[in-house]
Amino acid sequence: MTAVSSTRAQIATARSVVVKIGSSALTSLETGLDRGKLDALADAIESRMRAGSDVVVVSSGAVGAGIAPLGLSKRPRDLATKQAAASVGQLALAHAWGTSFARYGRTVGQVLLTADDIARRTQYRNAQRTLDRLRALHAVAIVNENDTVATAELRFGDNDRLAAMVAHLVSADALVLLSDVDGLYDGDPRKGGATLIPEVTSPEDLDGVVAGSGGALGTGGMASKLSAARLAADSGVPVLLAAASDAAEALSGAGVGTAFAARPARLSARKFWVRHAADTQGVLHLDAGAVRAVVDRRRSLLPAGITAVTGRFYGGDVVSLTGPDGVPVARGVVAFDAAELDEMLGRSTMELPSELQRPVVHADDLVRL
Ligand SMILES: Nc1ncnc2c1ncn2[C@@H]1O[C@H](COP(=O)(O)OP(=O)(O)O)[C@@H](O)[C@H]1O
Ligand SMILES: N[C@@H](CCC(=O)OP(=O)(O)O)C(=O)O
Repeated sequence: MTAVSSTRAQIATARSVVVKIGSSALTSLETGLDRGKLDALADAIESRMRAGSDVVVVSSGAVGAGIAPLGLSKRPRDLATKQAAASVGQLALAHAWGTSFARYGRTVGQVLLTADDIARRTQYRNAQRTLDRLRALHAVAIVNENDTVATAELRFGDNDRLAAMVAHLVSADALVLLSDVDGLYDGDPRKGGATLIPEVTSPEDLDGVVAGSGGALGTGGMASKLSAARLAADSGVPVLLAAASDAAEALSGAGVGTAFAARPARLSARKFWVRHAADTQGVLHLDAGAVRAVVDRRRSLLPAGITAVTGRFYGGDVVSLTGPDGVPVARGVVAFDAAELDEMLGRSTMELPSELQRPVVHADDLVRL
């Protein structure tokens, strides 16, 4: 089997799939939510579920669905109007998904997340439990960013990134991004002369590719899809980027669009969280020997190699590890409070009282950057 077909085969047979649907595939400026398109997507998702897969839906479209009912003529630019449109549109969106899946006797549950929710371990675990229980109860989770309370500073940025995060949250085996474009082109297809890239197996496949902005309703355009696809694929989840109008084929044979091959070694959900989702609460400054131990030899971090500590953090928080030049080299879950570490810096483990004789960051909780 070639690399090309093996990625598509992995996506076609994935046991657990996150399907992200962009605003442009569900809504239009003039008429709002397109129920016909939404029904066709629900048909494709239901048939994948009947074939034995678990599916979590990340649905954009709240802002898009709120524009027409509020009498607005274009996608709002200011935060307050966007949030007002999202509050109107999210209600319509969730209701439409509920009605559409009810045709199959399938129940849906709405899950609205902010970036802050998944930056904190307890909330991350809560979201994980909710999604897991919905799956166990055979309901479809319809996830979106909680736009009405997300502030400019605390946003996922776009739902492509949210979908990549959710794929890890639910330990999905594949991520399918459905949009109004049928895949990744080497340039903006609206400008003409662009060629479809069927497969991305290495960073070189992206040399010279220009990922442009989106349509009137989309948020991040192709640039955000590309960065989310790479985020997921680099941490072990294969990705298919396809047109929502091809959803039936995308979710059965995965024979359309652009497939992104996953790096073979999958990052665990915990390490993914440490690396991409968690907020860091402080910094551990390492000497050159400690950098070598942690980065090259993949060892746990011991107090002897720490020269200074900044920030107020507690055991269990995520901290950044920097080298002597101040450049971050890793992130990890620290085992001690900042105040405890102050007393331990530079001391060999054997000199410390027995209750402090453990790594400051265990290798299992450490992610190299
Ligand atoms: N290199 C590219 N390949 C494919 N599409 C591109 C590219 N550059 C820009 N685009 C545009 O990105 C759009 C999709 O992004 P966006 O509107 O944000 O979609 P969504 O609402 O699905 O998130 C497409 O309609 C396409 O015109
Ligand atoms: N949360 C927003 C969508 C944000 C977003 O990323 O949109 P899109 O680029 O269409 O996937 C909404 O529901 O309108």
